[in-house]
Parts: sequence; structure tokens; C-alpha cells
Amino acid sequence: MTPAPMRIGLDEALSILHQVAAAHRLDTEHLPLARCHGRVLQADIDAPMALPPFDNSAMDGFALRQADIAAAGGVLRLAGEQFAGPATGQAVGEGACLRITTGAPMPAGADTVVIKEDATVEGDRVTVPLETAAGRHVRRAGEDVMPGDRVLRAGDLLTPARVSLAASLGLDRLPVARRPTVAVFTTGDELIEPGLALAPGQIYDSNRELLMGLLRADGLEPTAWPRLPDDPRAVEVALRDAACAFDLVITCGAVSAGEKDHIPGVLERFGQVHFWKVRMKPGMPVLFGSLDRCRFLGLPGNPVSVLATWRALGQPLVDALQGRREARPRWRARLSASIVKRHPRLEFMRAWLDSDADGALRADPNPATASHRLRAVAEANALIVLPEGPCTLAEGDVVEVLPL
Ligand SMILES: Nc1nc2c(c(=O)[nH]1)N[C@H]1C(S)=C(S)[C@@H](COP(=O)(O)OP(=O)(O)OC[C@H]3O[C@@H](n4cnc5c(N)ncnc54)[C@H](O)[C@@H]3O)O[C@H]1N2
Ligand code: MOO
Repeated sequence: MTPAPMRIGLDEALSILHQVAAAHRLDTEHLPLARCHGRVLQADIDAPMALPPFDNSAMDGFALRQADIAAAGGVLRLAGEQFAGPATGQAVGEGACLRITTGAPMPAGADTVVIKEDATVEGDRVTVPLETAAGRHVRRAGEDVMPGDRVLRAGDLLTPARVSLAASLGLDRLPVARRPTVAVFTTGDELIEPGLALAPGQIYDSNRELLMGLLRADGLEPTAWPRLPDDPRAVEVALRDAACAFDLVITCGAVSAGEKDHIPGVLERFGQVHFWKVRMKPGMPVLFGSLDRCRFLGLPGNPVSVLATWRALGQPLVDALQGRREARPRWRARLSASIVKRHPRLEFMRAWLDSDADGALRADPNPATASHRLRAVAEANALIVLPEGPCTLAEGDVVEVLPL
């Protein structure tokens, strides 16, 4: 067996990840609209009907024939009403008008709506402004969507607006990718549960909340597994167990070079390592593999590495497994302070992103760059992406940023 690629660049890692994800795309399920939110659409959708479906009034007022206004000296006869709802079929005859409400079908013959505020009603006589333009306040059938228009595409993320567009076209179900089931593991004999008393050498498990929160923010419903001890047999049994039950297993910790870093060995022996170690900072020891029926993402244990590797590799993996087409937003911003980067790895640097008075985005880099410094993540709303190679950037230089 050829050894897995090691110490590769992020682009190569992403290309491997996309290849593997393409071979393990999650299957399609047809769900009622209410359950489609946040899912990835699996087929192109062509409009089965027009939107609006019929000419209708954009305002509350009076529907009339614009040509009649001048002829009638601006005074029309109120001949009935057409409210939003079933079309009454009543037409607007010469010199007449109908009371109409927003969304009501335009009565036959009428081509214009005068809003209530501009009209004066006395008995059955309605006086309207002489200068009313033809077609005013009428929403035309098909002006938003024509039948057959491709309104949604396979791979689209189903935002509330897209689900609502499908609803407006009368669609009650959509084909979407199944959501991956995800098991989350934290590892390490030093970890204990928040709320318990710390013994010397112990720290609280913070990565579990970080990972569970990140996954839930992407609409996943992860399962948190009991924390793993630094025991090779326990690690092997738990991971192999999860690997036959979940689509994705995510661990954090135990993937580096330490005596207790047992995870790469389990993947090598019982599964497959697709890559191990990516030239990024933080997050370098990250591992991607397959084990039984699951894709396996071994994130490094340092909290900031968890965040960076989730954004750099985890999210793209989950997106690719569901066939998501649109890339996550990446912005460009001007630095509020200079940066000197001496190491050769690509770096994700915590930052505060804001717009200045001129409307330009500004990224203020956080000086805390060490991967254990979680507080600096809590104080950040973006990651600056600094490409591979040492570099010196001045205040005002443009950098790429990932909003968090
Ligand atoms: N000789 C080497 N040492 C290290 C290397 C290396 O290449 N050679 N890589 C360093 C880098 S970079 C990172 S990142 C870490 C990653 O190590 P592991 O993924 O094996 O993670 P652990 O050693 O288990 O933990 C690292 C660090 O994070 C803390 N941790 C772990 N889990 C949690 C958690 N759930 N909540 C809070 N904190 C956690 C753990 O206590 C350690 O301090 O390795 C470097 N070493
Ligand atoms: O790559 Mo590690 O994640 O820098 O600390």
C-alpha cells in the first residue's frame, strides 16, 4: 500500500478531501419543505408556473382603465369590489372602477390601480388624479418567474428564501442530501468535565463544546461520545464502533507525535489514511481517513487548531458529502495592523472584522497566535488567511478573511 500523503499543502488536502467525498456522496431523500431548511438541494428545479401567477394589484385602492380617467374628468363610477382571494369575475366597464386590495387579481378590463389615499369617494363616485400613469401599481403575471425558468440548482443550499420560493411555486417536497450523522470524540487523560474539581495536571474539556457548537451551527445533529482515555485499546474499540454506525467521525487530540497519540495507528491498521499533516498553522497534525463506513477527521487537540481545521477542512468535507455547490464566503479586508510571519506554513490568524467609515472592511489581527489560546477565539469574529511562506504585511494591506 502506498503511504498516505503527509505534510501537504491545504490546496492538495482539499483536493483529496473532495475526491474522497465525491466517492461517498450522501444519498438523496425527498423531504417536506418544513424539513428542507439548511439542506443541500439535489436536483435542478424548473418553475412549474409563473410568479406572480396572475396580474394583481400592488396596493389597496381602485382598479380602473387608465384611458377612462381623462375622458371621465377624473370621476369614475364605483361598480363593485375585488378583494384578495377568489376572483369574482367582475369586469371593469367603461368609466367604472372596482375597489381592490393588495394581491387581488386585476379585474378584466382594468389596467391601472389608484391608491386609496389618492382617491376621494362620495357615494358611488370615485375621483382620481388625472395624471395617473397607465399600468401603475399592477404586478404582472410572470414578472418574477416565468414557467420553465430554472429557479434553483442542484447543490444549492436551501436558505429560508429558497425554501419559500419553492413553496410559492406550489412544491411541497424537495430532493435533498441526507445530513451526515456525526460522532464527536474528545480524547486525553488530562480532561475532565466542567463542574468537577480539577486535580493537578487536569484541565476542563473545552473542545467538546467547541466542536458540538460548530457542528450544530451548520445544522448537524452531532452525537457526543464519552471522552476517550489515552489507552490504545479503548481508542480502537470506540472508534471502530462509531465507524460502523456514523457517516462521519470527528476526534480531537491524539493525532500528533506523542506517546499517547493513538489515532493515526488505528486508521493505519483498520482503515485508510487519506492524508496526515497539512502545512497550516494552527492545525498541522490534522488527519483525514476512512474507517469502516465512515469518513474520519482527526483534528488536533489544541482548541484553536480545532476551530481552524474545522473551518479549513471539516466544513468543506461536510459540504462536499452533501454536494453543496456554493463556496462559503471569503472576503477581503485591509489590515488594521502590520503582521510579520516568519514560518512557512499557511496561517489562520484570529481577527476582529469590521467596516470602517468609508465602507471598507478592516481586519484587526489578534496578537495571540498560539493554538492553546482559546480566549483570542472568543474575542474574534474572523480568521485572516495568510498564504504559505514567510511574509511581512503592512497596515492597510489587503488580506483574505473567513468570517466566523
Ligand atoms: N513533537 C511534536 N509535538 C507536537 C507536534 C509535533 O508535530 N511534534 N505538533 C504540535 C501541534 S502543532 C499540535 S496542534 C498538537 C496536537 O496534538 P494532538 O492532536 O495529539 O493533541 P493532544 O496532544 O491530545 O492535545 C494537544 C493540546 O490540546 C489540549 N486538549 C486536547 N483535547 C482537549 C479538549 N477536549 N479540551 C481542551 N483542551 C484539549 C491538550 O491538553 C494539549 O494541551 O501537538 C503539538 N505537539
Ligand atoms: O498546528 Mo498546532 O495546531 O499549531 O498548535
